[in-house]
Amino acid sequence: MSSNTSNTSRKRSADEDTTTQPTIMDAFKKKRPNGNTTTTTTAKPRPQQRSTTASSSKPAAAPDESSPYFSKAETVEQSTNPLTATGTTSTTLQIIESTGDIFSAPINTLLIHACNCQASWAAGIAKAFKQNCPEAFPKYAAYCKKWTPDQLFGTAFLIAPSDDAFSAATTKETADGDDEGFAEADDDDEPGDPATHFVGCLFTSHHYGKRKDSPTKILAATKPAMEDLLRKVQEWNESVDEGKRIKEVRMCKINSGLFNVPWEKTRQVLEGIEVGKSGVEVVKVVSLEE
Ligand SMILES: Nc1ncnc2c1ncn2[C@@H]1O[C@H](COP(=O)(O)OP(=O)(O)OC[C@H]2O[C@H](OP(=O)(O)O)[C@H](O)[C@@H]2O)[C@@H](O)[C@H]1O
Repeated sequence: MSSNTSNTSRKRSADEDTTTQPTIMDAFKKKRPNGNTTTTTTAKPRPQQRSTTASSSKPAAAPDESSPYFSKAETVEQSTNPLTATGTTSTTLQIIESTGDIFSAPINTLLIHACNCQASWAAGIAKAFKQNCPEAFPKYAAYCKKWTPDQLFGTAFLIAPSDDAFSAATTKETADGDDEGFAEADDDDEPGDPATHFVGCLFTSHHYGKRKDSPTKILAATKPAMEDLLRKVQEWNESVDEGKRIKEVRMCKINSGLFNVPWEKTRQVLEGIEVGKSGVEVVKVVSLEE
């Protein structure tokens, strides 16, 4: 039986929680969308800290031994989980490269790309995200407008599929005769409807085009932005039922196109990121055939 048919746990959408309106107190706390404080001054109120970030008062959850999303390097079974597919004991992110269409991913896959902080997806793969994940762009644009570029820079935004997309996917799985339902989506590699993909926006440059940040600044923002996204993935997966969890993570060769940063430099940064409690050990980097 599909586990999402009896969803009684707290429901929320990733973008909903992360776009909480700032309060007057936040202006004093100078919070950023990643929950950290900043020393820069701005007239715009700072974002509210999320209650479930690692830096919150909530005690850090111990790894759930029964969950396939947390590291259990000693077990063999986890090698079937795309989040932990290599079965090694590395505590930092593993990058696995392949060629293909990033949007041709199974349902419940998180697709990551690098973004400017100006609410623009006008070119490069961002334009393809706008076309393939039409529900995501307005959420990204609205989110950008709530914060200043300085606040967004070095943070991430996680956009979840709509409840309608989840429902439609569940219905389709059932109609296709998949008794395991949506929750077992990670067991096959069938492409899911792009509406069922999560979108991860890494704010690695303030601007685009000629005003884009230098490679040094973009690389400096990439690590905290990815760490912020991993925290948000963890929070999401801990707060929803099995059927809505992120089960695989894919990205393009972020920063390497219009942002003009050599891919190997970005890859090096990503490979230095601690997996932590996010459960995400493997990121599949999918690029178009040469
Ligand atoms: N359709 C497609 N399918 C698959 N892979 C595709 C693709 N199109 C390009 N790639 C590859 O994807 C990687 C990243 O290359 P990109 O140039 O996209 O991104 P970037 O991270 O360097 O820079 C971000 C800024 O580009 C955007 O456009 P705007 O300024 O907003 O208009 C953002 O919003 C930012 O500002 C490179 O390997 C490209 O070969």
